[in-house]
Amino acid sequence: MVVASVDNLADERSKAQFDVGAMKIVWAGSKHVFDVTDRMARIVASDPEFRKDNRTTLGRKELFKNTLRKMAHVVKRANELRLTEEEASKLRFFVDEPGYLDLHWGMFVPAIKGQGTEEQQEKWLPLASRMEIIGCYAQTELGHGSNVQGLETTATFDPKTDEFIIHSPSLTSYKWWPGGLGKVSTHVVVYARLVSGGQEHGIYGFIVQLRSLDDHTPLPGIIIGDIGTKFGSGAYNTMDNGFVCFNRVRIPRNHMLMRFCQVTREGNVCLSDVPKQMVYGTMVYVRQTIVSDASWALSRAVCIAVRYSAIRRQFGSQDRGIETQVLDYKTQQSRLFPLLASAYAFRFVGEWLKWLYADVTERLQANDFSTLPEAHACTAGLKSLTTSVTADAIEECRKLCGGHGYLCSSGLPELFAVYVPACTYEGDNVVLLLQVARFLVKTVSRLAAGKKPVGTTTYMGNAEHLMQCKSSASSPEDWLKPSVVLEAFEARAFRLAVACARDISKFSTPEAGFAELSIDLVEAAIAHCEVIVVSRFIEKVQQDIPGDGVKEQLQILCFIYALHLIHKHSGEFLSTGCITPEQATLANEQLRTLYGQVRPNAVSLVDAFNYTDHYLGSALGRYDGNVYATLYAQALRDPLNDTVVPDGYEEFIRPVLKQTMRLSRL
Ligand SMILES: CCCCCCCC/C=C\CCCCCCCCCCCCCCCC(=O)SCCNC(=O)CCNC(=O)[C@H](O)C(C)(C)COP(=O)(O)OP(=O)(O)OC[C@H]1O[C@@H](n2cnc3c(N)ncnc32)[C@H](O)[C@@H]1OP(=O)(O)O
Ligand SMILES: Cc1cc2nc3c(=O)[nH]c(=O)nc-3n(C[C@H](O)[C@H](O)[C@H](O)COP(=O)(O)OP(=O)(O)OC[C@H]3O[C@@H](n4cnc5c(N)ncnc54)[C@H](O)[C@@H]3O)c2cc1C
Repeated sequence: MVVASVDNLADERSKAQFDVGAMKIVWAGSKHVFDVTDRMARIVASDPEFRKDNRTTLGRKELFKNTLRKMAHVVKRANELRLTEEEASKLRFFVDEPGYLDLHWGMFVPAIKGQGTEEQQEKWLPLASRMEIIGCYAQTELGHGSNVQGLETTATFDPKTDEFIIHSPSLTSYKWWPGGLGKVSTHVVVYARLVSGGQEHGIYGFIVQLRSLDDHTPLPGIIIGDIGTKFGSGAYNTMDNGFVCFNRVRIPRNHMLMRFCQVTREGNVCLSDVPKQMVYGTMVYVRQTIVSDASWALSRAVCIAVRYSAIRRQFGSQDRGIETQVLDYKTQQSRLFPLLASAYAFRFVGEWLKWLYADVTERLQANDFSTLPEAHACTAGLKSLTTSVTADAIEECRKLCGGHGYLCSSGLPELFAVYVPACTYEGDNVVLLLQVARFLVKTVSRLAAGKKPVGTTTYMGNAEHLMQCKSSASSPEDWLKPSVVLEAFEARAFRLAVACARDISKFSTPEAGFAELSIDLVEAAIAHCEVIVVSRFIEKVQQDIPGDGVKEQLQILCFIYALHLIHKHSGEFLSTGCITPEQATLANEQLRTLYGQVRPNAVSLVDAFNYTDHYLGSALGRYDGNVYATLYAQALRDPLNDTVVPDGYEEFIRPVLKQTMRLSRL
């Protein structure tokens, strides 16, 4: 049965004022990436092995085994189709469930590439690429995650045997959380305190074999398992996040990743002439990928909420006629369109961050470490900002879909459950913002010493102007001027950073000031990250963008992104004196106008994400808009509807009814 609602989306698509095909290319990044992505998404969607509509009804063991089957199928298809790395990772992406392949390819391999010597790479990378071994990344412990320098696991060099002894000295030192560790990985990069000659030398990575390559049993001295069921049904429970305890496990000396620090046969520790933070390199790499992933998760939730809001009708009719599409309500628009704009903003900043990461990697290879602090601040800050916004946005999209958003068949509960840990893994978001703040305070104090800021802090070089400027906006239209918008964002961020730096200096030590002012520091860090996102978006829409009306739509979204932030943080913009209350009102007025301009294009703007119904996994977000019939069909497929009279009737319903009947007769 196809109901009238389907016409709504066709109507919506006919109203689009831009070339959706051209926007799809802009979203993908290039025609080549679009083609690869589109092809891989379709391969996954049409393969019954990748079915996922039963995921929330499976128990933990079935769910995990189901994921093992899918991951094996990914590897099989990648080999059969002779996929390139780019194609294989897209194929795996559209399978859309966390699995050990992510940690193997996303962290184990990069850790060896980044921290292994050439010799070590030659030994381990072919084994890993052919998947003759499966690896994971074990940094976090039961007692310590954020504080990497506080890790307790030891790697003690024994010069008698030329081995390291990997040991977990306490319960709190058990590795705890690594994905793929619990049940699958044969090998791991373990982060441990290097001890040689009775002295500690800091935290480094060591490759340890965990399980037999013959029968998968743990090797002697290794106690290993899964850490237990996690938040939400389905969701991250497809992954075997694990624990491991090492009881004096011996590994050859050359299993220490020795690119930045070598331990000789005699046990001498030789540090390379590079910053010690290079050991944190894998985290920088992964944080950068997490920013790109944020735009995928956010756009997916927004796609569901926009399409459903165009289908859903409530109130507004006289005489029981046709009701109003909820997408027409200004309140719905004011909650949804900033999220749509944020999805585009995060997509563009994610692309830029990829470029920044490639640039810093090239420099590091040439022994130029000058941009490392900025790369760390950008990846940490943007990881934090984009994942926090996305997690909140998925929940907002659920609310925007009313009651049906709470059904698993909407796709939103599982998306939320699988996404929220992104605010924690790869660095807790607050801890990471404090790293950005540290970088900003340093930048401000260097300004005072006459040092010119570079990269994303270049704007701070305009210090005198930014401290004094008053916004020139005197009409709603003025808020469509990139220079007016940027100045407000830069002035707010700079004034917040300067205030923090000034206030810290009033404390007895910088550490005491930093600790006491950490709430303000986090706000300053967010403001700086928002400068980065807004300025990258503005830069993007100032480029030549092919396709009828595409640039105009992106401009509208860019200003929605910026102006909704001015509204959200109006307290900061006003208290720092960057804008006046009247100017804030003008910005809001412009925002309302922009919502009206997005409205006819909203459905086409989410079509431009080019998501298959398989990937969306949502009755509410279907491309054809056939929402109600799908909800009904999926309800009928629920295991509870397998029988008309439920299991348990005889035991638990009939006795209650009888008892009630007896009571009513009394
Ligand atoms: C056969 C063919 C088959 C083919 C099939 C193919 C299929 C393909 C399949 C898949 C492809 C998949 C690709 C996947 C892509 C990726 C996916 C990834 C999946 C993600 C899943 C989730 C994984 C999660 C993993 C984890 O969580 S790992 C653990 C992460 N842990 C943390 O993040 C801990 C956070 N804490 C810290 O980082 C640090 O402790 C700290 C908070 C930064 C503090 O550091 P420290 O104690 O050193 O203190 P400070 O004194 O504050 O800092 C000292 C100075 O160091 C600077 N600093 C700090 N960090 C860094 C850094 N990272 N880089 C550079 N500099 C850094 C800091 O700024 C200080 O500098 P200073 O100048 O001020 O002194
Ligand atoms: C799904 C998932 C997958 C993971 N996968 C892996 C993996 O593959 N490998 C791996 O090694 N780890 C993994 N982890 C662990 C993850 O990296 C850590 O949980 C994360 O780094 C946060 O550390 P924590 O748990 O110690 O949090 P904590 O640091 O204990 O945080 C608790 C609270 O304290 C606050 N806090 C902590 N320090 C400060 C501070 N200095 N100032 C202010 N507030 C502070 C935090 O903001 C937070 O609110 C995974 C975690 C999850 C949830």
